[in-house]
Amino acid sequence: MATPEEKYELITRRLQEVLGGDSIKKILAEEERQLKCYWGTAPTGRPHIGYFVPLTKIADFLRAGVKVTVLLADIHAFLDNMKAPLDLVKYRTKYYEYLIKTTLTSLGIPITHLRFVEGSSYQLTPEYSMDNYRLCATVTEHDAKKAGAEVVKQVDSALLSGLLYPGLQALDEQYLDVDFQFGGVDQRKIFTFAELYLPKLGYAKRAHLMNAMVPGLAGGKMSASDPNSKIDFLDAPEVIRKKLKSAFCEEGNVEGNGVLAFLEAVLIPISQLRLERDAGKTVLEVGLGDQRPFISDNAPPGTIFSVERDEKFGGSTHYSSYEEIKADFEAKKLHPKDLKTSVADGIVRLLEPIQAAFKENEEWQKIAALAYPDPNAKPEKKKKKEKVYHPPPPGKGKNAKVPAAATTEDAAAAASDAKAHSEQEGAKQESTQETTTSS
Ligand SMILES: N[C@@H](Cc1ccc(O)cc1)C(=O)O
Repeated sequence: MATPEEKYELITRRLQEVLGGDSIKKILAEEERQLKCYWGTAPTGRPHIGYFVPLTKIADFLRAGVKVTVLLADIHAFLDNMKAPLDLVKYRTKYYEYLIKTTLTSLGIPITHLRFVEGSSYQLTPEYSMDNYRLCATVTEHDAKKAGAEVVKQVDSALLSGLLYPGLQALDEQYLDVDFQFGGVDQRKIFTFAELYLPKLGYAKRAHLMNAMVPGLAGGKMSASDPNSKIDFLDAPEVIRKKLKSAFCEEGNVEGNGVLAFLEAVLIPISQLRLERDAGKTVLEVGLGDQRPFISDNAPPGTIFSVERDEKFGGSTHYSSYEEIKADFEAKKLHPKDLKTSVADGIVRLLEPIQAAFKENEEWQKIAALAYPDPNAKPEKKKKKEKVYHPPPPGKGKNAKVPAAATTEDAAAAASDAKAHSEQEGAKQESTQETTTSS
């Protein structure tokens, strides 16, 4: 059995930041009860392989005996500028659930030890709603805006829903009954917001654990708008290899190198989890699969990553730490092409069991099609809009040829009709302008 110190080390290793670590240490030391945490994800776009980072951390938590809840934050996905429209959100939630469960299983992490909760299952209760209103009467607009700045999509005419988002995330800590919340360091402002405001409602302040963000393959942030910078869980092997080929990875340059960053953040930790399992160093019996995807069969013990290379190019190199790989790359002993090939191989092998599960699961495939309808699919043909003809103003169009209006009253009526019409048009134009600038 691991000591409280060992458990704390396992829980916090490889994280970028920990807030409130002492409260975690205290619970571990007292050993009166199990630690409880949650990780939330809003089912918006299709998840990319950066998700391996939180998922491998979840493995650490479970191994340290922490009770883990995964929150599928469906209402948040809608609140964030309707990234998931209401008619799609239930499918996306299901898609995320399939994907997360399959990925964890493929890593050998038993999902029986995890609790999955959908946000809407408790966020619509009277108690939660009332707490939301209490929070709204406590939080300033300024603080709500600031808290969401790195998570909620920032637009010109910001919607009220985006201001509610951080408050609801804070309340989730109370309603999911946890000791700490885990998330990317992009959640930091929401986390500190929760630390400030939960006590004002009479609830406990929670600890917060944050992992670093994985940069995209193009260097910089993994961007949703640049499909080449990130790899989808269901990308075919040839697509993965192509994306890696075009990744930014300059010989000898370890700065802004998305390939090295991915290796460090994902492949190495997964390899390490497997090695630890093999060495019997687990608290919880994590039954990782038997394959060792990034290590050659003939590699010496202790190898964490193999770069396979033809004998004529110097043969394979077997590394026992990320630092060695980085040093070799910097010293130009490891060529970008070899690094890219071995990382691509690693990703392909990592995704193999997940893609196989998708191919076997018709229900999941149906959900995927409903959750992410093809944006290029031709919309059903719309009926032609009937044209509405308005009478031209007096003196214009064919009226011009008609001599003076029969009566002055007629003329006045026609004139005021025309005015009303042109005012309406003006108003319409203004409102379209408004929607274009805000979107
Ligand atoms: N804010 C998280 C999602 C989330 C939503 C609600 C929570 O309680 C926790 C996390 C994200 O950016 O994906």
